[in-house]
Amino acid sequence: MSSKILVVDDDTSFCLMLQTFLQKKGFEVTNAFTAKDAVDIIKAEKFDIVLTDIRLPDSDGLQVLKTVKEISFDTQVILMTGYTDIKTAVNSMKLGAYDYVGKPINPDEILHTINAALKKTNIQDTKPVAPQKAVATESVQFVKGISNHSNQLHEYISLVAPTNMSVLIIGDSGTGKEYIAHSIHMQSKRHAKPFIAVDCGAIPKELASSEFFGHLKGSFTGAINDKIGHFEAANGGTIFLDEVGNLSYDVQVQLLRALQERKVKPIGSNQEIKVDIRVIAATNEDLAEAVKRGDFREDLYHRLNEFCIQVPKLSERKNDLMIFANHFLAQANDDLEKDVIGFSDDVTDLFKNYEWPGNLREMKNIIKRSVLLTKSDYVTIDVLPLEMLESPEKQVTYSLYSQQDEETAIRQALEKTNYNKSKAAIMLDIDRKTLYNKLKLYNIEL
Ligand SMILES: Nc1ncnc2c1ncn2[C@@H]1O[C@H](COP(=O)(O)OP(=O)(O)OP(=O)(O)O)[C@@H](O)[C@H]1O
Repeated sequence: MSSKILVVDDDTSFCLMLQTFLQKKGFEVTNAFTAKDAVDIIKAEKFDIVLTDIRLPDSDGLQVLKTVKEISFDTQVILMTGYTDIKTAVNSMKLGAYDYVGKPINPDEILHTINAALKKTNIQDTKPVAPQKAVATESVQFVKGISNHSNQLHEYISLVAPTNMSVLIIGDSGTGKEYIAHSIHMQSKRHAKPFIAVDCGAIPKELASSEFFGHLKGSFTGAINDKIGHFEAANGGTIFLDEVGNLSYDVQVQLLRALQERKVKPIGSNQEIKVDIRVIAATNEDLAEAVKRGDFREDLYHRLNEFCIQVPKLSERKNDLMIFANHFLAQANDDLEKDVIGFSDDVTDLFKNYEWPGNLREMKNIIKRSVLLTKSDYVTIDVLPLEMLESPEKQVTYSLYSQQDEETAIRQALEKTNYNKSKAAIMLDIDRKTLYNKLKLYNIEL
């Protein structure tokens, strides 16, 4: 049976183009042009994938995402976004989005993302319902880095890993918190047992007990099979609670009880199951502040925070930056069966000055997209998203107002952008017309 995809975008011709392309690839595709239409369709029919624009005329893609996750938890949602919305896209991952892809959409890239999302859906469909995301440990390649931040990070990981202490990992989205949690698990005595990652932000409140503790068939409407909860699935191993700050107060109470008593009771069962698990939690918000506000239980906070690891932003790991970039390049080459050798000098410069709001995840996505678009041996600046040139630091470096020698600044910007005037104008923080006038003024011929 072909997989079902709902495409939500107010650009009707784009929707039709994508529909035709995906139908040719064997998918069953439905289009919706507003958030309201999308929600009506989702309520009436189950889809494997929902592909939605972030900006919609009557609402936004995040609203569509929330509705999908409430109605059909295992439907995977992919957001389509311009790079100006990259922060929203990054946040969407916390709400349970599978991934986001940058606009303009590249057909091969979207197809690749859809197929990867479908694999995840298929894994979750296995009966009896298995908890999501039991990571295939052998396939994970952990890059360590060489910066001072990395050295300290890895010292902490190797010190805490062999213990049974609970660890709280704090860091911005995409900084590698789950990777760190996994690395702790792999360096512990529990490494041969399961590592179960639970995205607490993506679990609807009503389903949380069943997700964590499991249920028996028939114990509530919709419980069509026995379900093993995450705690039972992680028995003997490690449970990773991602975005733990998003748990509702009621679920926090249940979780604390399970952690203290080391027993869980599936919904509809009279029998308690003993569990032996280590907990690693992650958050990108200030949990101590949430405790002060009364949004997060203090007793649970202390139970989770026996040891705390702060993960730096990618922009603070300058010495690691190109190590990660080369790692993601090798991964993209493997995935896309390409042989791109490296990055041109101006791309390397740009990477070092860019802010990376989505951290490692953003870097991985941008490099993969660039590898796909690259026709030569090296990734050059013209295959990067234009908006990367707009990063504030870049503007400081190249802005004409901060340069003594305006003519040199213009020449450098032109050189760095391969004489692309639009990109050079963005780099210089002036409009194209002003750039043309200045080219005339300084007699710069292209
Ligand atoms: N040390 C590392 N080595 C190689 N790849 C890494 C490393 N850390 C992170 N990554 C890559 O970066 C991506 C983001 O990492 P991860 O999912 O662990 O971040 P996160 O902080 O848990 O994100 P979120 O807060 O959104 O859940 C991963 O897909 C992984 O491929």
